[in-house]
Amino acid sequence: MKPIVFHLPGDEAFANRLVSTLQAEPAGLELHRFPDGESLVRLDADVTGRTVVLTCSLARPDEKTLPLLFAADAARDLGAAKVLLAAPYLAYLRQDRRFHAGEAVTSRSYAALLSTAFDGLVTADPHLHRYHALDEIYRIPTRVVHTAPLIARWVATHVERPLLIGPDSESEQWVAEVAAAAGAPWIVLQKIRRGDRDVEVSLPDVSAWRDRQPVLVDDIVSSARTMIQAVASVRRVGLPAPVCIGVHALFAPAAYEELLASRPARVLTCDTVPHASNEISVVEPLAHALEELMGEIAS
Ligand SMILES: O=P(O)(O)OC[C@H]1O[C@H](OP(=O)(O)OP(=O)(O)O)[C@H](O)[C@@H]1O
Repeated sequence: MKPIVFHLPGDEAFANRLVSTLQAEPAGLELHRFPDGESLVRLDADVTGRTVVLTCSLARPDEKTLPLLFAADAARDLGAAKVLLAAPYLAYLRQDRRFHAGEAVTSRSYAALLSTAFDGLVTADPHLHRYHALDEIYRIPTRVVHTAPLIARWVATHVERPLLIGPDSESEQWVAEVAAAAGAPWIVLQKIRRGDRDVEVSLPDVSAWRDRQPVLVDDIVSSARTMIQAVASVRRVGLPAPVCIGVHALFAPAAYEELLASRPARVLTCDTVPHASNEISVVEPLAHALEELMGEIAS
């Protein structure tokens, strides 16, 4: 039987494309906010014995997670056979250790919370820095979509003589994968973060790449300080204005406008978080990952 796909408000476009790729059954999820700030979730379909997929991009997770957990619990309570989460952006992975005494390791707490509510999870390029795989913290089956081949295809078809640039050493493996698939050279910058909005990056010697079009690639663009500083460094050494590609368009208030004001050649992102800059779609590989996961869970 086809899965039933529900989505949280804001994720209509992604959910519609997921439904048509999966040839699944769409259904309504009503979210009501009471005057006291509490929320009520209502599933507008008979889920008895069915596989339910809840679609939710988890940018701004604090306001979405509780309704999401309520919806998952309601689906189970109403007799769903399995309840899966399709979260093209998965939140709370950056706090992957206790950076200061007394801090919560929210990556672990959040994974524990979602693992109790869902039978499985699919996502795209989770921010795995000090973890190597989601199963280090998630106790449910997971599938990960890699955007590198999609980004490489975009670069190969839109940019002549590209030079792929990662903004920090952490991005090396990933930028190298995009570059290899696009048949282009790559370098990484050195980044020092001093605060949420205080970032400094420095460039290696780029004299060999003066005839190339720089393409900055990063997974998360949040305050956009990393991208803005990288654009400035690239321009400072006399390279052409770079194309900026981000996977997850988190964009804090004003960050997108500030990034555009730094005069990059252009800015584009994947559709893991709905945003005006979305240009590369992860829907197809995410739908395939979901099909694989459903097969694994059913067997
Ligand atoms: O748009 P911004 O606010 O600059 O954030 C984006 C950066 O943050 C993330 O890195 P991470 O948090 O793992 O490392 P960092 O703290 O060293 O940047 C991500 O990989 C980007 O490089």
